[in-house]
Amino acid sequence: EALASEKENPLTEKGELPKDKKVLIVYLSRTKNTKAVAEIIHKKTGGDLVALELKTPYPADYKKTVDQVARENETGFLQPLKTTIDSIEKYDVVLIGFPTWSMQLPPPMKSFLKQYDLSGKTVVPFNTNAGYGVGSSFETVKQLCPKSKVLEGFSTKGGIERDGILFVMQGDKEKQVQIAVQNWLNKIGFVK
Ligand SMILES: Cc1cc2nc3c(=O)[nH]c(=O)nc-3n(C[C@H](O)[C@H](O)[C@H](O)COP(=O)(O)O)c2cc1C
Repeated sequence: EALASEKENPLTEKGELPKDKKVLIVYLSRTKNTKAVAEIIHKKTGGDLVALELKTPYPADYKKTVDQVARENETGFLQPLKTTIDSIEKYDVVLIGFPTWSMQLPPPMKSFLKQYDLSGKTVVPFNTNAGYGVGSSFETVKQLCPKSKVLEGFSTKGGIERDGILFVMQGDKEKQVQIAVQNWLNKIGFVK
């Protein structure tokens, strides 16, 4: 079975990420859980690591942020990004990390995927959430990257800001996520 999936995935032809593949990791993170997962992934894949930021950041207040996100989801309005990626063409693999927001892909990541053309590239989503899962976010990534090869994503429980639980990626949880990330990367072909 491992062999069958290796054949389907061009990245695994040699059982490792070919050295000439250029990797970009773009992540959105408010309370740094997704950032911590991005850093764990980055240690294993290398490449460029970029935080996705808006020109006008969301409010510090959680409730105000939830309300703003709800409005943006309703209207489809996408805030302009502060982050710019220098020549996206040069990357073969783009990993995109984000929290679940209102059971959806957060508007800034929708903005990123609409702004940058990832056609022909391998796209790999990863996520943290408060325990309710990825919602529609991975599906939306596929919809917004119709000409990309979207690989199986990774998701783990992060904080619960609503209940005042912010950063959790430390101690045993951090170790557990390091192992889970390694297993997932092996499964999708990023073996080093
Ligand atoms: C505006 C907003 C909406 C959220 N909506 C959800 C949700 O629908 N489901 C869920 O499981 N977690 C939800 N969360 C919790 C985050 O997904 C979770 O805390 C995540 O780990 C935060 O990642 P970060 O530390 O990288 O910002 C929401 C958080 C925010 C700020």
